[in-house]
Amino acid sequence: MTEFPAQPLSPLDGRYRPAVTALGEYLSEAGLNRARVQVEVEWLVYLTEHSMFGSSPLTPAEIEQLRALYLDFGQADIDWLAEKEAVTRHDVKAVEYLVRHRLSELGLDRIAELTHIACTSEDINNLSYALTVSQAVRAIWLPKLRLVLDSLRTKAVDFRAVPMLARTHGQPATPTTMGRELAVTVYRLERMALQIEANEYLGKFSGATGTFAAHVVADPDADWPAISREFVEGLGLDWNPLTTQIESHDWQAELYGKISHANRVLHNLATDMWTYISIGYFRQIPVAGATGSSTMPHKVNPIRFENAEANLELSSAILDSLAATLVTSRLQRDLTDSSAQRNIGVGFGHSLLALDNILGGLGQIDLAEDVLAADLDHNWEVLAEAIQTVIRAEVTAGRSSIEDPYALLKELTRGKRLGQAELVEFVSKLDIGDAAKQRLLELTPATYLGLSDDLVDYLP
Ligand SMILES: O=C(O)C[C@H](Nc1ncnc2c1ncn2[C@@H]1O[C@H](COP(=O)(O)O)[C@@H](O)[C@H]1O)C(=O)O
Repeated sequence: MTEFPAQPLSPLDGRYRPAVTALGEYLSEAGLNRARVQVEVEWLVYLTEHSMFGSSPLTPAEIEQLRALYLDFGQADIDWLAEKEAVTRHDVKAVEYLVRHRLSELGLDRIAELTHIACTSEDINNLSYALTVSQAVRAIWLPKLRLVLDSLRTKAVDFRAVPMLARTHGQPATPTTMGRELAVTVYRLERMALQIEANEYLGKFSGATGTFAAHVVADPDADWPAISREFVEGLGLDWNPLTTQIESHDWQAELYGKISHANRVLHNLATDMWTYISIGYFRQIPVAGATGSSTMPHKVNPIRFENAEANLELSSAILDSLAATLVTSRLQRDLTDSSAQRNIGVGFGHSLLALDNILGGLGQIDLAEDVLAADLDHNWEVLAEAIQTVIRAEVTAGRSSIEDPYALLKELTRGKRLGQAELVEFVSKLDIGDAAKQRLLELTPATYLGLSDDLVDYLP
């Protein structure tokens, strides 16, 4: 028997790879290492620019060559780091050696000892995670969410006036429009997108236990908190002055909580779309050459929305776990956060995959207006609410003396199917003002829509 070839265990690295590849630039181990190199290099640039510890500024050409280490970071560097870590057994130490190696190549050995000076691994790691996660959110996840929102918004506007029976508790209820229902989801997700965009990305840079101890003993005259702040903010991050060895990870808990919340709204969308398809409100556009069931040839299955549902659940499980566990660390640190954070990309990957599938699913459906209209026409009893409310208004205005209008309509409609003829007969006999009666006689389930169409204008 031949040896089975080594395989990726995660479907994100297998069948779904094309949908999530873009995240790898930021949330893979190599992406993290590139960011670590960036932080180490920028710390060297900062120290020399400010002539710290008696150093002198590098020339622009030297800075450019040094920065090329992370700007041109590639497979050779990935391999170099893997080999070095096999020896150091410490991933950040391996990065430090890579930077020192580059300094040596550039003839800059005189500043070699400034590499990683006064830093603990977490000083490099926390800034690297803040950089890579913020980039993944801004460059990959949010733009994909925006594509879903664009597609949903188009449908919300296109279908804003298409009447649809509502189903509270799964039972026929006061009608709405398909567009308005989709607009509810767009409105929710737009708010969340803004909150996710506004998330803070905090960084600490204060040494082994967050006290600047090594810094102060090496240079007692420097204003280390100010230097730390300038360095962290220079990377485009928010400075955290008060931490243990590790950045406290509250920004991560906040961000993952928001993404997980958005996942759940998207999950609600996926299951509602599945249900609308199941009751015939949306027709699926068959994909040429594709098969629904392996044995039932007639079928077109809503697999895009089903895939999204599963992956949103997985994403939220991972992101919720990260949000819950990252905010605790025993005493000044334990290494559990380091292990947990290696899965950030998995959490984002399942969500990105789900967004991709929702986008695909939305692109493969047509609204079956005839089915929606027929459903409304089979459920005239939903006008009971309209009738009892109008009678109560008429009683209050002194134009009717009907007692307990609600009970009257309940007697007529509860648990029953009523047709147009029965309702017209009932309304015709009502003791109410002529204008109100006319309004009710003209009402149909398809026109009992309130302000559904207009409400779509509240979309941001
Ligand atoms: O600046 C420091 O390093 C401070 C030091 N703590 C550490 N801080 C950050 N990383 C550390 C720490 N210890 C180990 N490692 C390295 O973490 C890696 C763990 O590997 P894995 O279990 O695969 O996630 C693996 O690469 C480990 O070598 C402390 O003692 O306070």
